Amino acid sequence: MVGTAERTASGGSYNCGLPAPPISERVQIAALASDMAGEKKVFGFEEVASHNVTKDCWIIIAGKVYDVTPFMDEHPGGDEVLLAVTGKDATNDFEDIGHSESAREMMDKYHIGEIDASTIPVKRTHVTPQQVPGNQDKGADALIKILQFLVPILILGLAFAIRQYTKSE
Ligand code: HEM
Repeated sequence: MVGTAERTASGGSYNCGLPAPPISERVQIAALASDMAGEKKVFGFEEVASHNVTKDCWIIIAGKVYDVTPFMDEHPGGDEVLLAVTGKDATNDFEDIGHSESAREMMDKYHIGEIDASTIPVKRTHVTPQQVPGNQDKGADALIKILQFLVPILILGLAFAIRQYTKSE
């Protein structure tokens, strides 16, 4: 799905008789047009996440949706990193790099809308499975305690027996 302005631009129906501009320019025109109209689209997370290939790549940074497709080849950090952050909130990844001011200014070109925050899946936190107190564990514990007590006694007994045996000889 694309924004209204983008739909018009990417539809190929340029009725002025001129050939359509390259896709990167079309995205910029679309972004500009929707900016001017003051209407940025609100996208659902699933929709944004579905644009996850080199030729169609959308990312989410700080609640905003960026179509970085025309930027894939130009990104100094490479296209793999951009692809790797599709389908998630890339804010931390973006900030961790420490992008420059000029990088941040560049972002406006690719801004196509906002993300509907309520559609972002909640982060799953790892919950350590509760240990169910089972009889098996209790039994193992008891056996270890018994062995801890018995083994030294057995060793002592054995030593004593050997001593008695060698003495009597
Ligand atoms: C629209 C979004 C983005 C734009 C416009 C952008 C732009 C840039 C620019 C201009 C640079 C050169 C260094 C600088 O000026 O800071 C850069 C480097 C880099 N970017 Fe991005 N970037 C974007 C998103 C991301 C994301 C989401 C990641 C994910 C981790 C990322 C990872 C990197 C990496 C690894 C470098 C190389 C840093 C280095 O070699 O020092 N970028 N980016």
